[in-house]
Amino acid sequence: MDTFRIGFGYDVHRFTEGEALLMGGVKIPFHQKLEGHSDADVLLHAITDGLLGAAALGDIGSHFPDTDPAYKDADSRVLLRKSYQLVKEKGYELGNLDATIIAERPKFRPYIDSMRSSLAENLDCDADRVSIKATTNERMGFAGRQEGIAVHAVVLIKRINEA
Ligand SMILES: Nc1ccn([C@@H]2O[C@H](COP(=O)(O)O)[C@@H](O)[C@H]2O)c(=O)n1
Ligand SMILES: C[C@@]1(CO)OP(=O)(O)OP(=O)(O)OC[C@H]1O
Repeated sequence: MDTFRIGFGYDVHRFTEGEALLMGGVKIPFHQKLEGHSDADVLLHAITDGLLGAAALGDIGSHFPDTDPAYKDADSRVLLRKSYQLVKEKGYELGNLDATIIAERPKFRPYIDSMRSSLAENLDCDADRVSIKATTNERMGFAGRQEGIAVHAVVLIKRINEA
């Protein structure tokens, strides 16, 4: 069994009309929200995929299909916790994670610490293990045209020490 494994997650959701969006489990006031089958928390989806990927356990859509009405408007924190449980059952726990949100707007910096706390709570770890960053796309591409938001995440998992 490996001591460490690494995973990568990427997700994108499109903007639609709304009054707030969810990012990392935090509600952020904005004149648009993100569209999805679930609550469309794109940051949690990318991190979930990174966790599942690190353990070679498939991806978020294979566990929670967007064709299943059970996941309509699903709380992505629940999907994250269920996925992390699978990772732990395979004998691994979170080492650390690092994610980058790509969006022109809204400005995420004021919410970064709340997102880290929310993630740490849902992953039952210290916030020091969770890094979240944001960048614009310098007005280029779909993120630059403010059509949607993309997130990249890398996740390190480590073997659970049973000693
Ligand atoms: N949606 C965003 C985008 C960026 N930030 C913060 O602004 C800094 C500068 O962004 P650049 O794209 O010009 O590098 C960036 O480092 C973030 O701290 C943000 O909060 N929300
Ligand atoms: C989370 C799920 C399930 O509700 O739906 P979406 O919110 O559409 O998210 P996406 O990242 O496109 O794919 C995973 C889906 O299975």
